[in-house]
Amino acid sequence: MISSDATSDDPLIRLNHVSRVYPRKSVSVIALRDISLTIQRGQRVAMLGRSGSGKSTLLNLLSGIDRPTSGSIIVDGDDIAAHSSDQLARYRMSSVGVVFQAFHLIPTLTATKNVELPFVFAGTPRKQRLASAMSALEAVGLANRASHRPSELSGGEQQRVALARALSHQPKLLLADEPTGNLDSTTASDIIQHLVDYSNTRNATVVLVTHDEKLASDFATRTIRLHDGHLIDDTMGAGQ
Ligand SMILES: Nc1ncnc2c1ncn2[C@@H]1O[C@H](COP(=O)(O)OP(=O)(O)OP(=O)(O)O)[C@@H](O)[C@H]1O
Repeated sequence: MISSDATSDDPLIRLNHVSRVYPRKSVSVIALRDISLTIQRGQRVAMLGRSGSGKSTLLNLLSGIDRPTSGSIIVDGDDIAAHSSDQLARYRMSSVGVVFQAFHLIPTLTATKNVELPFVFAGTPRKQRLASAMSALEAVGLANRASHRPSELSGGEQQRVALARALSHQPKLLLADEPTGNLDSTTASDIIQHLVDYSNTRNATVVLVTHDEKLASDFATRTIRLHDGHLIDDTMGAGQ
């Protein structure tokens, strides 16, 4: 088992001895075991590992929707593991974007309204949230489909809307959990290219969970592997 602590010029994230145990009456599940890891600003990290190895658990900790059982998670100098619920909500709203395999769009809302939704929750004035939503849709090449509902869009287009929603507040950290799992290979490459472009343009960190080795090597500047909650491999290089 390895503990990765690559020295960094400009770290965004430092995980120090992070574990996550799901307590159960009969037997507790140890989903992550003593993970230490430093991730740079602008780095594109592919996370691989068999089903149940702890990938989603780690993404949930990074996105602030879950907390570690022990250890610290320093993002931009703040230990988010020690944040209050309000602080975590603010962190998620300002610093993180998340995309999933299932696009999680609201079927009754247009593309624009779906992208606007986080701004509605944040209390952003209408004009400003519309402008942000339109510019995010433009960035993923969907300005001309702004008034369409999800059922009127292809799977790849729906994922681009979900991506626009995740990127509309220009987060420094984008987390993608198998975002191309429901897409054909050409459409998947298109989505991956959007992730790469966003990272390059904003010097944003992207962490991508995938089972696809080829996709991982096209995308990543760094590849990490989990096995049974352990970090077992950490390789720099590759990517565009
Ligand atoms: N809420 C929970 N309660 C109990 N155990 C859980 C919970 N969530 C996840 N686990 C367990 O933690 C371990 C890691 O799960 P996780 O979902 O992180 O794996 P994964 O690598 O993302 O898997 P997959 O590739 O199938 O999505 C698994 O053994 C899983 O059963």
